Amino acid sequence: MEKKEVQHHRSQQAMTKSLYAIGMGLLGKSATNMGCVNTNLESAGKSSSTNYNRNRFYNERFVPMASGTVSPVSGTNHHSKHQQLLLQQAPKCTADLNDKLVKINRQNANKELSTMQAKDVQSVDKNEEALQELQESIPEISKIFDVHCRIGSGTFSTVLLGTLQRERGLVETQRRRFAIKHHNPTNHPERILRELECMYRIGGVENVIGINCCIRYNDNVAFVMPYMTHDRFHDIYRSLNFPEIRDYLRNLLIALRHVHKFNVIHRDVKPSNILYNRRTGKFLLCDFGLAQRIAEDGSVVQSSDRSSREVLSFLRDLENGRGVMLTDGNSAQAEAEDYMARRRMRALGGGGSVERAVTGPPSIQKLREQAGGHLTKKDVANQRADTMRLLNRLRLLSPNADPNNYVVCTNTSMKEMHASRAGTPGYRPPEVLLRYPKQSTAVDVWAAGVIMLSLLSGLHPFFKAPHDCGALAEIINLFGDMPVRKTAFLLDRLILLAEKVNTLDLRRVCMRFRHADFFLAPEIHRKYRRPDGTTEMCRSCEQPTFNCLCSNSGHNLERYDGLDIFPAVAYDLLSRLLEVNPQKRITAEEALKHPFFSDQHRIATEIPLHQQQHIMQHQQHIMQHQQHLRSRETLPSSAARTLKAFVCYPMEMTTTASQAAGNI
Ligand SMILES: Nc1ncnc2c1ncn2[C@@H]1O[C@H](COP(=O)(O)OP(=O)(O)OP(=O)(O)O)[C@@H](O)[C@H]1O
Repeated sequence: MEKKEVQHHRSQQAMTKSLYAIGMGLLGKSATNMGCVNTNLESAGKSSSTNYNRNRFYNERFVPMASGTVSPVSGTNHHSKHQQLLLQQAPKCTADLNDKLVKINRQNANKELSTMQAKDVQSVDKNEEALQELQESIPEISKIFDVHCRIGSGTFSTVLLGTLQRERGLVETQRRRFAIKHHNPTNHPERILRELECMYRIGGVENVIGINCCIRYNDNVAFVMPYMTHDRFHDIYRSLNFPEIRDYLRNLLIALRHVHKFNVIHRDVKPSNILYNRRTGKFLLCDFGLAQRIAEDGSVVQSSDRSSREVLSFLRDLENGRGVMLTDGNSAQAEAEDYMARRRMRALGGGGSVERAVTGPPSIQKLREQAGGHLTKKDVANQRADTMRLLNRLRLLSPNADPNNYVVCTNTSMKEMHASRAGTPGYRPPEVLLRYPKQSTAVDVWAAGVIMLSLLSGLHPFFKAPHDCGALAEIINLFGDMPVRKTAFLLDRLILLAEKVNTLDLRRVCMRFRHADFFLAPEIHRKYRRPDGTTEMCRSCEQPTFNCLCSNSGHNLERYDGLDIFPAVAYDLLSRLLEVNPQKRITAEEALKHPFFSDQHRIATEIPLHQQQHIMQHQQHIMQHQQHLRSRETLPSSAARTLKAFVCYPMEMTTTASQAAGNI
């Protein structure tokens, strides 16, 4: 597209957005304006507006709760009918009211329009700024590449899209595209070297991003990598279907298995460092800025520890590799061909899936019908309160906790607790939060578990504490205090905890968030209501007892059979990835052998999950029995004392066991 055309297109888009905003403004704000006429109208208008805003908030924030119940549109229709009724009741003030409405709506729409325009200008500015900065700091770049726009930016860099000037003659879709990562000049050179080394030595295969070339000019460095069109996790995580989630996790574990073979911890595994294209199914793990190499004794190899000879040899390797550089890069055409090849493979019965999330099997539809029905204002308020209670329970941090002093070292011979904390809040594992210095590749496996938790629960980010003490509290609130205390003990740590916290059942927690509309359906709540109108609550998880989320709950539970789209093995893998004890946590290689990734099992949505779990336990029992016949890596005795060992399932056994258990 010509530059003028692009601008035209952009301004058209802005216009459309603005018009949409005006429309929304007219719908959304009118209720508020009704309020200034008289007291009667005021209270009616207010309650109507509160109701509308509540529904809107409710629908936006907790989509699953509202699906099939109150739609924003129906809320608005109801609302405008209500307005009309009020207008008929007060004919005298109608003219005044209309004038006022029009005026205030115009003001509101103008405000929204100018905010949007300001945002648009801001993003154009940022784009221009990034392009200019790259060209000024590394002039070489503009001799080799046409740099088009900024595609992302993080704390340490700005990433821009570039195409080779020598390919200008090609059709636009055939030109190879590159992501140019311009490091902030304030980045420590060691960090840049470490990232470069990881990408160069490890990357380019097994779902790990590779590097085409590195350009340095004074204190500015840019990496050139193949560009990959990808989807924002935030936009897709709730709508990925089961095969897509399985593919996503399999790809992530393949990447981690590969990285870990080099004794390297990535340390920053999180959705924004994963490039995933839902259409083509392509997957790349990127951003090795925090990666660490682990020595034989488990200590971290600092770049400065390495002899200059080693660094020199790496740089020489890099120099020798020059000839093979710049051969990669995806063109739009290559991506389209990939997509077509994948479609063909699917048509022949192989490969993953790109279909959008299905509404669910008939059993779910039936449950949905049962759960549906009209929600009163009180129902909505109750549902919100229920969800807020659960979120508060998961995020609770005792007011007495001291964020700077919540863990102590029990080994008096060690004076200080020097442990790496590198990583992103919400993805740090217990051993990091417990300041354990000998960290391993298990750090990345935990982060993969947190991603799986978001995918299964439909809640992202799942953990969001602002500091490490809060993050450990969130882990305790989900997994209970005992597993964390035990792990702390094994790692020579003591955590200062005043209260006992029950372990929650991962499957029910995930289902509670993903299928909130069922768990909160008024019909179900009415079914369990006591004669005095109250509902019995579980003291531990603070949910109604029929929705209790505690593991080994003794309450009479509503089972929601046939509702879950994930098989029991999914939660088994989840619990192994999120094993609190790092020495007992599954490795990426072991995880890839887990039955979750075997195509032998079916999603048995028609079969009650407690039965699926029962069958799985039966399968595990048979496999554990067989386990004696096989040798496997022994866990440190301290870990083995408290936790069960993970069993790798051979394929043929899974089939035999499932046949024995009724072919699930
Ligand atoms: N090869 C690529 N193809 C397409 N987009 C990319 C590529 N590499 C990076 N990006 C985009 O740029 C963003 C920032 O990249 P990256 O995570 O490497 O930078 P960072 O400064 O280390 O970020 P952070 O501070 O979040 O860790 C990514 O989230 C992604 O959206």
